[in-house]
Amino acid sequence: MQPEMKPGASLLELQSVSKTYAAVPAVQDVSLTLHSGETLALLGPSGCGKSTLLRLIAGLERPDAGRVCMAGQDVTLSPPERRNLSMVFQDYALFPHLNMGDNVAYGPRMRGVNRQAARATALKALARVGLAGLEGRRIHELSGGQQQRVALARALAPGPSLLLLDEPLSNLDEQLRTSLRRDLSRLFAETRAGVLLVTHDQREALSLAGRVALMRAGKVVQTGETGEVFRRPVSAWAAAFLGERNLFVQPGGVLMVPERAIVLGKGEAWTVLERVPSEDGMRVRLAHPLGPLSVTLSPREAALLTGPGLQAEINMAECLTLPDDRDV
Ligand SMILES: Nc1ncnc2c1ncn2[C@@H]1O[C@H](COP(=O)(O)OP(=O)(O)OP(=O)(O)O)[C@@H](O)[C@H]1O
Repeated sequence: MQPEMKPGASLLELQSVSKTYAAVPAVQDVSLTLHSGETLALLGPSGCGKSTLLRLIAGLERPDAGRVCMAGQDVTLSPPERRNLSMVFQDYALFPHLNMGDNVAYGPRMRGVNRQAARATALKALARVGLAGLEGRRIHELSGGQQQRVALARALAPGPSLLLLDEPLSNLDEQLRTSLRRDLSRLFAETRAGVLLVTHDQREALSLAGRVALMRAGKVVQTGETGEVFRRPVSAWAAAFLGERNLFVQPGGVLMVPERAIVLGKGEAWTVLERVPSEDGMRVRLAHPLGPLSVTLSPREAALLTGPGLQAEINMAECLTLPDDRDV
């Protein structure tokens, strides 16, 4: 029996959840909500508690304190199979002795669906991830990217209301990651399930998630709409983690100068200290009075950089002053 959805209830609600291993407080007082059809990225550095939080939601671990609710029902003590969710593990955790089709049919079979219907469901799920016609393949005959897709198809096949993904693209090379990111984005848009995605990769969060929860040392330090979190980090630590390069310590806090605040071709010319080619053009560092100022140039802007200096002006209205919490 799956829990009935209470009208107006969130798909998932964490209420002050904590989990400590020996002396390590892996998750501390975390509260979060997720709605159907929404994708939330749990973003944070290695060891901050992302996987532990996912395992608490999946029911693979029990919290020391707090509650996990799904569809308005308390599932804190319910086993994983009572939670109507699917999880894709970092290493995919496919069954090596089963072929692709049987891997994907496994979930529906466990739910009591007959063999024929489970097979039909599996074929449909494999088609959704672009693997139609390959169901007879053995797991060891698949590439990393194909294994990732099978794991995804297996998670989708039972039609879960919640999909949990732990670093889904981390074992793949850069090129494959980019193309799979696109596929995931399409799949997430198609599904009515809520998606919770664990990642330490800012680009993954930006391209896949509508909302982000930023974690640090077991705690959620910021949640919000993805663009908003990246535009307005709550602190210098958050800004640095989200990729901001221009953070200058000043008497009242840390001044964040985002790329959008740097106007090229206006004001004084600052000496170029360093030029580093990057995937999106070139990154230069300027000898600015605030400190070394990092600026990303498009290929065209980079081509115009012929002299020893670059004219740049900072639009202070686009800058933020943030509390410095980087050493706490
Ligand atoms: N079973 C366990 N026993 C003891 N300590 C654990 C256990 N699982 C996790 N931890 C510790 O809890 C903290 C959080 O770990 P967790 O794996 O949740 O972090 P993470 O953010 O997912 O990291 P990563 O991105 O590296 O996977 C770490 O300090 C880790 O060493």
